[in-house]
Amino acid sequence: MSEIVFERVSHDFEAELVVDDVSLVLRERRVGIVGANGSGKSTLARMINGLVTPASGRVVVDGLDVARQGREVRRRVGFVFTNADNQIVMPTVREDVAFTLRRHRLEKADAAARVDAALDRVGLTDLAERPAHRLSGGQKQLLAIASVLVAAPAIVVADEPTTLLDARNARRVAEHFESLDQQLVVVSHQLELLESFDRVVVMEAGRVVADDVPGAALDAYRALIG
Ligand SMILES: Nc1ncnc2c1ncn2[C@@H]1O[C@H](COP(=O)(O)OP(=O)(O)OP(=O)(O)O)[C@@H](O)[C@H]1O
Repeated sequence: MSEIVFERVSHDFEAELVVDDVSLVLRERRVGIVGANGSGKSTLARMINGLVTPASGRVVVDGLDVARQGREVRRRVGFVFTNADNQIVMPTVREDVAFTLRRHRLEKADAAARVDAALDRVGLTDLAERPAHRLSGGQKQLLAIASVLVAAPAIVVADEPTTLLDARNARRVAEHFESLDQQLVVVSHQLELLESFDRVVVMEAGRVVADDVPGAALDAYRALIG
C-alpha cells in the first residue's frame, strides 16, 4: 500500500488560512475526507499531487517530496476533479480515455484493451464513440474516473467524484472503488460512500478535528454540523 504523509502542513489564500498545521500519515487503502464547505478538503487533496504547494510544511508520497519531485509524484497519483469538464481533453469518449495512456508505450492492442476495460468498468462502453463534451454531467464524471483509472495509478485522489451521479451510477462508482487494489483518497459530502472506508478524516476551518474509523468519524462530523 502507498503512504501519504502531511508534515505540519499549512496554506493560505490571500491571507486566509485554509489549511492549518495538518499532520497525517495515510496508509489505509481507502481514506475519506469530510467537512463543511470551505473547510480546506479540496486544498488538502490537491496537495497530494502538487496541484497546490503548501505555504509551509511538507507532503511526501511514497517517499517522494511532492514539492520537489512533482513529476514522479504525478505519475503515481491519479486525480479525479469535481468538475469533469476540466479533465476532458479529447473529442470522443474513447479517445479521451486513451489519451491518458499516450506516454505508456503500450502496444496498440494492449492500450485498446485497457481502454475498453476502463470504459466497461464505469458502464460507458455504449457511449465510447460519442463526443465527450456532449455527455451528461454524470456521464462526464464517469468518463473522468475511467480516464484516471485506465493508467492504474498507485494512488487515486477523487474530489467529490459522485456529486452529479444518480443513485445507480453512484453505487456503480462506489462498487468500483471497493474493488480497487490501489490506495484511494476521496473527498465527499456523500457520507454513505465513505461508510465502508477504512478511515475518515474530518476537517473544520483548516484543521483535522476528527480522524477515526468511519462510524465514529462520521458521527463526530454529524454532531459538528448539527
Ligand atoms: N485558488 C484559490 N484562491 C483563493 N482562495 C481559494 C482558492 N482555492 C480555495 N480557496 C479558498 O480556500 C478555502 C478552502 O477551500 P477548499 O476548496 O479547500 O474547501 P472545501 O472544504 O473543499 O470546500 P467544499 O466542500 O465547498 O468543496 C475556501 O475559503 C476557498 O474560498
